[in-house]
Amino acid sequence: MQSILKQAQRIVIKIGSSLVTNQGKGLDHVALACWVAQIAHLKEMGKEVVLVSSGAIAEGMQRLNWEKRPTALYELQAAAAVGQMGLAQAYASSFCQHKLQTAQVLLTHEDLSNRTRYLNARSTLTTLLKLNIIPIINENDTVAIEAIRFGDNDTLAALVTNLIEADALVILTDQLGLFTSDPRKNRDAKLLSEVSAGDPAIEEMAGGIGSSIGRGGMQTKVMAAKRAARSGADTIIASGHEDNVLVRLAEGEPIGTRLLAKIPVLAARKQWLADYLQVRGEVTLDKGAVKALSKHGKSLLPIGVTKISGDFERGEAVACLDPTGKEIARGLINYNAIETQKILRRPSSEIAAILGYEDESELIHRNNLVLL
Ligand SMILES: Nc1ncnc2c1ncn2[C@@H]1O[C@H](COP(=O)(O)OP(=O)(O)O)[C@@H](O)[C@H]1O
Ligand SMILES: N[C@@H](CCC(=O)OP(=O)(O)O)C(=O)O
Repeated sequence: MQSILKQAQRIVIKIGSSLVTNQGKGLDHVALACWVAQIAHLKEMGKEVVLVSSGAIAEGMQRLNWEKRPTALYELQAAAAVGQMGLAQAYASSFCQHKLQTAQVLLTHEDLSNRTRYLNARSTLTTLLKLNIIPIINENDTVAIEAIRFGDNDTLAALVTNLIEADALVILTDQLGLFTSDPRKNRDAKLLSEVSAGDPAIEEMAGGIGSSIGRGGMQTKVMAAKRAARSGADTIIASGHEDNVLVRLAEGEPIGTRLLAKIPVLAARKQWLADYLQVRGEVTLDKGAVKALSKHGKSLLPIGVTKISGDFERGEAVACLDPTGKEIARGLINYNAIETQKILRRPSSEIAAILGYEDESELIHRNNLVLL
């Protein structure tokens, strides 16, 4: 049996609407403080945590004195805009009790499929983690309606897991985990302790694809686990009401359902890079850079690049050629073609002076690079 959270270093935790709200009315501040205390404990254990939390609409409805959840999308969006203030505030003050700082990050699915925004979101989040800050993420409901319509922050949490190459995704909800069928409807439903993420049988148990969805339910959680597995992350679905659930999971206790990925994080990412990315340009490396990449597993720095071709954007894939023109690697480049042309053969310490800003000191980070 695997103790996913004990081994995991970087963790995405998703807290669903079903948990964070006080019977649909505003936020459950007491429950929220419990999860915050547990996350503070995980931080003390040396883990990096990103929190994806729902609850903006529920809090917004309370602030607006709306008794009934509106059906019009624009009203839900307005409620989310009002409530997000309270949600961010509640987390900020609760984490402050543990001397931890928070950051609000609002994302849409499109932000994470657009290459440039993807890299921007990635560097923001990894920088926040380096600064020891807890990012609190929610869907940007003002511009996106997927989460509101489907009640689904699970997908967003999985996309964030892929984005920051987290080792594990924890989805806290109002059930003990994934059951063989919906326990609200079937009293004989059995809790599953360990399954393989992406197993079609579990998609069936969660309601099957195409079933009518008012709320995300388990189906979006199972699909989120499948998506998280693509970047090698294991998923745990567990009850947020379980006493000290996050700390006990991190201590290795088997709680809830484990949905296992088959491949390690880095291997999964490299597979994805090699298989799916269309190459938009080429960078030619000098001998030293070829050696740094292929022998020492280093990142590519601008100083090792002698020429470029193609019109690529930040975040697109480029081929890395050796001095004879043979492709030795490919990866996601941190600067567009015009910028790369300006900084090639130059030390990274000069990037800011040349461009007027510095996105990253590497041209291609080794995690975004696959050797051929
Ligand atoms: N196989 C299943 N196992 C557990 N819960 C299920 C299953 N199929 C459907 N569900 C339903 O999914 C609900 C949790 O989803 P949801 O209400 O969207 O939670 P959240 O707000 O935490 O995302 C449960 O309360 C349960 O009724
Ligand atoms: N983003 C919205 C709704 C998202 C949502 O309900 O998702 P989920 O917690 O997966 O059911 C909010 O904060 O209210």
